[in-house]
Amino acid sequence: MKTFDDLFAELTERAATRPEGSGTVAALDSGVHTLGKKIIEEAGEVWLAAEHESDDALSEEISQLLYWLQVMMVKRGLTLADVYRHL
Ligand SMILES: N=c1c2ncn([C@@H]3O[C@H](COP(=O)(O)OP(=O)(O)OP(=O)(O)O)[C@@H](O)[C@H]3O)c2ncn1[C@@H]1O[C@H](COP(=O)(O)O)[C@@H](O)[C@H]1O
Repeated sequence: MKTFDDLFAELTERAATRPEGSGTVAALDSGVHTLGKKIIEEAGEVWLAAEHESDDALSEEISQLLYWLQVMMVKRGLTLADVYRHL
């Protein structure tokens, strides 16, 4: 099973190697403003799923929110340590 740290390493590698067809590369190229809007959208989907959907559907929405937060971290050049030190 992939962990939060595993995904972050994968996205960091995508940003460095920019493989053809990577959605992450396209997302990074879309810019901070677009990424911010995507995070708001995904957060809203988490809220709605928590109110109205199954545990599995909620889990999927949360995973997508975590993905988009990580894309924003990579875009801004943050490391996991930058975030973890605030936990
Ligand atoms: N975990 C994810 C992940 N979670 C969410 N997403 C993206 O976020 C979107 C969220 O889906 P929604 O249903 O909310 O949105 P949608 O309407 O289908 O899509 P949009 O039209 O809004 O783009 C998905 O369509 C994906 O584009 C992800 N994209 C990639 N990953 C993982 O990231 C890694 C790198 O992926 P690539 O860069 O594509 O190789 C791989 O391990 C992937 O599994």
